[in-house]
Amino acid sequence: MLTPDPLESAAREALSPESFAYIAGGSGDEVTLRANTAAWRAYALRPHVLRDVVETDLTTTVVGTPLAAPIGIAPTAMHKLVHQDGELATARAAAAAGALMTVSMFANHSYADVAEAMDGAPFWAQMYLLRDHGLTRELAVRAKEAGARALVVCVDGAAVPRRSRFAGGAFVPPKGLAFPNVREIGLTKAITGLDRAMTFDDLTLFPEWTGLPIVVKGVQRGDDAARCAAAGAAGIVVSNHGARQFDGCTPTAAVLGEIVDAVAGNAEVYVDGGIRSGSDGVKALALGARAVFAGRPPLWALAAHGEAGATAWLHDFAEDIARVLAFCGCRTPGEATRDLVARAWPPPHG
Ligand SMILES: Cc1cc2nc3c(=O)[nH]c(=O)nc-3n(C[C@H](O)[C@H](O)[C@H](O)COP(=O)(O)O)c2cc1C
Ligand SMILES: CCCCC(=O)C(=O)O
Repeated sequence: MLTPDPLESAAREALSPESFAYIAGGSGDEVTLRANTAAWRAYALRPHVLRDVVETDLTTTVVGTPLAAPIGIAPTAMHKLVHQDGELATARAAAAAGALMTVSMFANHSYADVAEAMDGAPFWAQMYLLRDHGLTRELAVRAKEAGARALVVCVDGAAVPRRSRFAGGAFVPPKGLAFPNVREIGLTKAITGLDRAMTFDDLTLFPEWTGLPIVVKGVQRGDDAARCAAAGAAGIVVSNHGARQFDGCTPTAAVLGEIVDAVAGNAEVYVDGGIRSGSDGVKALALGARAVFAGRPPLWALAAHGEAGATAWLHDFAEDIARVLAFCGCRTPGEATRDLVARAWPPPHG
C-alpha cells in the first residue's frame, strides 16, 4: 500500500522480526495479500443524504448471539507471540467492546481459560477436522463445555501453505509456547493431522457431536457456500485466510456479493480479509455481510499498546462504522444495502 498502516508500524517496533513476519505475511508472492486490502478500496460508497440518522444502532446478532457492533476478532494463532496475556487479553478486549471473540484451535490458552477471562461474553471456537475424528470430537465437546456459542469449522487447510517470508516456508514458533487445545498431540502433529479427505458430508459431524451451530470458514465461491448452507451451516465466513494459504486466489471483497446471493438467506454470511476501516466495513455490510472480522489489526494493537490498545482499536473500528453508516444515511447495519456500493473511480492506486 502507498501509506503504511501506523498501527502495523508500531507493532513492527514492538515485535521480533520473526513474529512480525509471521503475522504480517502471506503465501507466495503475496499478490492476494495486497489485493485483499486493495479490493475494498476499489469500491466506493454512494451515500444517501437527508435521512434522519439521529437514532443510530449498531447492535446485531450473529447466529442469535447479540453483539454491540457487527464486528469480531478473526481466529488467529498464538497471541502469546505478541503479549504475555495472549488470548486472555484479546478476549477481554472483545468483551469490553461488545465484539465477538473467535478463539483459534492453535491458541496459547484453552477455550475454557479464554471463556473464564470473558466472564460470559460471547465467543466462538475455531477448529479444523483432524484425521483423528475422536480427538476432534473431544476438542469440540471441550469448546461446547467452555461455553462457545458456535464452532467455526475452518475448511481451507487442503494443503500445507508455503509462507514466503520464511526460509523453510513456515514459521517455527519459539520454544515454550503452550497449545492447550491440541495438548494431546501438540502443534506439529495437529497441523500435519488435518483431515484432507473432508467433504461437505463431514460438516454434520460437529453439530452431531455438540448440538452447537457451525460457521464454515474459508469459503470463496457461491456454489460452495450454498452447499455448506444445505449441509446445515448456520453461517459462512467468506475468507481466504488472510491470503496465508495460497497466493493468487480472489480477494474476498470481490466474491462476497456472489456468495451472499448464492446463499440466499439460508445462512448468515460474514467476511474477513483486508478490512481495515469503517468504510471497508460498511462496504462489506452493504454487499450483504452480517458482520465483519479482522485478523491482523487487533494483533497489531495488542502488540503495540497492550490489552487497552486492542480494546481501543475495536471501539474505534465500531465508531468508524457508525460514522460511515450515518454519512450514508443508514441508522443500522441492516439499512446498508447493495446500492450503496459502486466501483471506485478513478481506480485507487495500491
Ligand atoms: C497470525 C495469524 C494467524 C492465523 N491463525 C488462524 C487460525 O489459527 N485459524 C484460522 O481459522 N484462521 C487463522 N488465521 C486467518 C484469520 O482468521 C483471518 O482469516 C485473516 O487474518 C483475515 O485477514 P486480515 O488479517 O487481513 O484481517 C490467521 C491469521 C493470522 C494473521
Ligand atoms: C501455526 C498454526 C497455523 C495458524 C494459521 O492458521 C496461520 O498461521 O494462518
